[in-house]
Amino acid sequence: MSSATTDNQRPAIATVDLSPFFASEESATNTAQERLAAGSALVQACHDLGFVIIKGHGLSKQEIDDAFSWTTKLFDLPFEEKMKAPHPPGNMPHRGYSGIGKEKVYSAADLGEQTEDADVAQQLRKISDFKESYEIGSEHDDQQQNIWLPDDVLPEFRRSMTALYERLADVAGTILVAFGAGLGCDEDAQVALMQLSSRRHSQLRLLHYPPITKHKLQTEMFARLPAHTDWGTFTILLQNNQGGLELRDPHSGEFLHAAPEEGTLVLNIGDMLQRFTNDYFISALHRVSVPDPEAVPDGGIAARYSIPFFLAPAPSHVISTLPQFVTAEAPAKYEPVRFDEYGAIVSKYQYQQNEGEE
Ligand SMILES: O=C(O)CCC(=O)C(=O)O
Ligand SMILES: [Fe+2]
Repeated sequence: MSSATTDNQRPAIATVDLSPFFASEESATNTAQERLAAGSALVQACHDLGFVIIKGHGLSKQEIDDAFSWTTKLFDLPFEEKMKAPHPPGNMPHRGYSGIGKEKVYSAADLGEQTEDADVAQQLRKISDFKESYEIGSEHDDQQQNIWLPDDVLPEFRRSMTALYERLADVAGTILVAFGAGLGCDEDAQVALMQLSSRRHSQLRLLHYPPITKHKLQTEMFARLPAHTDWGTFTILLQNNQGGLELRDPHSGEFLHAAPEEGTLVLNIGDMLQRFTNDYFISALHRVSVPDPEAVPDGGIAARYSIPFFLAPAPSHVISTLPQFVTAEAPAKYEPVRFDEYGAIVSKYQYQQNEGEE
């Protein structure tokens, strides 16, 4: 498994402290200068790698602990209970519970005698993700309705997750303000930037990657989450102390480990912000890897829990590149695109891939 390195002057993932944007009014000792410095560091990190570790994001330890405690309680439920809020077939609405890749875990023997790399790669693509997830949107979303468990299955879950959605939407909104400061947006650019965020159309996901024994790792094929980009504006993610999240350094092509750091968020740029900035920001390819079995302790690998929040524009919003990023040296790379049309193409492709696995 690759890990973050600082060799060859390539930075490991930068940590940026955004507290100048989150400090409460009364205690605000921060100056415009401090905001500018923090916003600029954020912008630089998203230019370098498209990934950044955020501290000073305003979420308390208690809030983060509570979010994971609900996530654990949810996935600890028996499968039949979780299936009382099933994700419907297809990708709309993208809400509710999806089980572990229908246990479509392929054993090494399934790969047969094939030795050609291409054949093996083809087979590996058939390995489904060993994870379960629960998708949540805004209660005010006019296009997709939430799918909740009956309240007696997990009392207070709905209320807590609705509050978490709203809280993370606040945090993401403030981070967008920090981007505006760092990019030096004029009034028009600021308006366009803020339109990349729709409080009603973003998405919260709870994720559980179950533990895997060393023996299973040695004898079967597992994937946790294959490499992909996120297609919204940006994603902020909480992760427990079990690593595995990796992003591809676009300069070296190597995957770097986004090692968990208590109390921090991981932020990654999505395709919309990449288009908005004409590739000045990178929508980095990322994945959750399974380590080499031989490097795993006898106890196997522990469960990973993560909580991404995908900030997104309204479905009908048309995303155009900001003029300040189009120059003679950097001609426009992207046509304006409607967010729901873009999403339909990307998610259809993902869905077909899944169907192909059946
Ligand atoms: O579990 C993780 O850390 C990654 C999740 C992710 O990339 C996604 O859900 O898009
Ligand atoms: Fe992702």
